[in-house]
Amino acid sequence: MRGVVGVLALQGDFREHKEALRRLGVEAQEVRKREHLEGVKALVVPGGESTTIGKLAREYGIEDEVRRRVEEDSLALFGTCAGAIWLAKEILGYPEQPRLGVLDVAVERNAFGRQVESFEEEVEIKGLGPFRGVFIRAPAFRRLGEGVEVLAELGDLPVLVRQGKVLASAFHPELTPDTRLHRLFLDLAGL
Ligand SMILES: NC(=O)CC[C@H](N)C(=O)O
Repeated sequence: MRGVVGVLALQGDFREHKEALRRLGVEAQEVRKREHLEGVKALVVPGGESTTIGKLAREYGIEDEVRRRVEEDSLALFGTCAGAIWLAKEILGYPEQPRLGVLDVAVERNAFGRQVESFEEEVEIKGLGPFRGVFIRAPAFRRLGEGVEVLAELGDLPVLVRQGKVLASAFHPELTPDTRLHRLFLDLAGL
């Protein structure tokens, strides 16, 4: 499988996602410009800094194109951490932050406290079982729209959600050797 899966490579830990996909036999296309989306059916948006990712995606015309492709149902998305924030309809406290707005949730950035830089906690993923969740200044999903399914929670906060072919996690599966969540995403995308 080559070129069909893309990883948004503007900022953040896109290399780790490429590596996770490689372990599944997928050679992912780095998406740095709008043209790189051609032929891509599934796009992973990495963790990093959501303001930077959002600004660059807007500047390079990627935001519009990804939104259009998701709306015409020809592109599946998987956002992790900052990537998940970029997908959200609403970012609490940051109304001006550039975002895609295709996932009907409000996200809270740094939801586990600014003091908590990072922690690991096992989460139970619906259909997959226990999974090591690596949380780094992680967001949480608040106010979920009707079409949004919760696939994992930490305490009472949703940390993995799905809406159609859009998957979003507050934690970083790409920072573990476990590729099950990437596999689940490819299944969701029909790949
Ligand atoms: N690990 C991450 O991706 C952190 C996300 C970061 N806190 C943000 O709001 O952009």
